[in-house]
Amino acid sequence: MTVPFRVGQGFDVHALVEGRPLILGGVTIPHTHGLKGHSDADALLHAITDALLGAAGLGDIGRHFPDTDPTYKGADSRVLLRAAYAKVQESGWQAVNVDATIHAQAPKIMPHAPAMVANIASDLGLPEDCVNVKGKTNEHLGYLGRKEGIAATVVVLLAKG
Ligand SMILES: Nc1ccn([C@@H]2O[C@H](COP(=O)(O)O)[C@@H](O)[C@H]2O)c(=O)n1
Ligand SMILES: C[C@@]1(CO)OP(=O)(O)OP(=O)(O)OC[C@H]1O
Repeated sequence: MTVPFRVGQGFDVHALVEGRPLILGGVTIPHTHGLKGHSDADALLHAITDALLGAAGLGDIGRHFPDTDPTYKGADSRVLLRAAYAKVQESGWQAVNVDATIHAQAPKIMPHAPAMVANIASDLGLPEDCVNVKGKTNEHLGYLGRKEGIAATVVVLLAKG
């Protein structure tokens, strides 16, 4: 049976360190710490990329953009997102909507959410009302609550064609 819809979920987390910019959803957010990674460490865009690839049955971000490949050192995760989505589209799927949560004890996410939504909608060719970004603290619990990192969780829906 051919089903015309697919759901995908994504998760990513990166450590917060001094001396790095904090980039989420392609937006540079003023903060004391930034995210550590091989690329620009944009946990939100990585989780979206994984959700899209997962829904299409195309594996994960590390399979397509290995963190052992110097090509991706310092990479702009918007470039990776667009490249991954091109592969998803080539396999016959289109994104319908994206819903994301950034898990960050600090800083406040919501003031920056509209700019993130604009970037993601542009990269996926979606209307902005089909992309949603939310912020949550971790109520001071665990590694996220201690501000040791920032995580993102995402669900996407794909439609055939
Ligand atoms: N990093 C964050 C965390 C939260 N928000 C906003 O605050 C609301 C309440 O968060 P709780 O974790 O206390 O439930 C949340 O709904 C967001 O609107 C934020 O902007 N940035
Ligand atoms: C994006 C890639 C590639 O530069 O590296 P990181 O920035 O470390 O991010 P991660 O979410 O750990 O995994 C995907 C990697 O392959």
